[in-house]
Amino acid sequence: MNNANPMLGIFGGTFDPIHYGHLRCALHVQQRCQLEQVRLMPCHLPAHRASPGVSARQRADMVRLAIADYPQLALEPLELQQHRPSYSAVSLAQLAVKYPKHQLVFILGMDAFNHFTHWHRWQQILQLADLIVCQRPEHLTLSTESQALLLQRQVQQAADLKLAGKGRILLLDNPLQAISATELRQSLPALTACPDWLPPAVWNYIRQHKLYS
Ligand SMILES: Nc1ncnc2c1ncn2[C@@H]1O[C@H](COP(=O)(O)OP(=O)(O)OP(=O)(O)O)[C@@H](O)[C@H]1O
Ligand SMILES: O=C(O)c1ccc[n+]([C@@H]2O[C@H](COP(=O)([O-])O)[C@@H](O)[C@H]2O)c1
Repeated sequence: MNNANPMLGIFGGTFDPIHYGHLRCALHVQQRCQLEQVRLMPCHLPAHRASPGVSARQRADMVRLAIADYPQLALEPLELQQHRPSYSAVSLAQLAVKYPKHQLVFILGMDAFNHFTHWHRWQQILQLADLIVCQRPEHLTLSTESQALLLQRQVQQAADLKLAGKGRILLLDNPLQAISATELRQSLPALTACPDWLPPAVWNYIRQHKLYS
């Protein structure tokens, strides 16, 4: 049985800052999997790492600037508006209420997926959404837990996500991009021109607000 609801991608991240690794993944997944839209959802208080030095509002501003030319992408402000740790299971339950006519698909990179079975209420996430996992250089080896999960739930192509039942996982053979926010944060203080990894509008915002200096 096919799920007739349009698919809505939710791409959660710290986006500290957003870079072309994120942007190209979002665009690739949207087109390849025929998602109605991909909504980029910056976390406010990450549940799993130290709070970023740059505020959630500024990280969201940079996401808005990065996606401005792409109507198929949008900012999802849900986690920004909440003063609680950003647990994806809780957010997806709220998004299911906010978007009742959509099939939710959570997008994540392979590094994040390799820790997925340690996330807060991860089984609940699979009752609420499908997963699309983007490959990422230096993170191409699957953990034992993620291999086990794929054995139970992997589908081979995007069209299979339309089959009834949530919690399917698509491991995408997307173009690899060796871009990381950690490396960007380390190199930004020494840079005097926009690096290849950043949309120029994001670079201008960083300079204007003296971020990562
Ligand atoms: N270059 C990339 N290729 C594929 N997925 C990526 C890439 N960069 C980030 N992602 C994915 O995007 C999501 C948000 O990532 P995040 O905002 O933490 O960026 P990051 O570059 O991993 O940052 P950091 O180095 O601070 O961890 C995660 O699911 C991550 O796996
Ligand atoms: O809910 C959790 O327990 C959980 C643990 C780790 C990461 N996440 C989410 O995964 C997304 C990517 O995280 P990150 O650290 O790579 O930016 C982001 O939306 C996080 O909120 C969620």
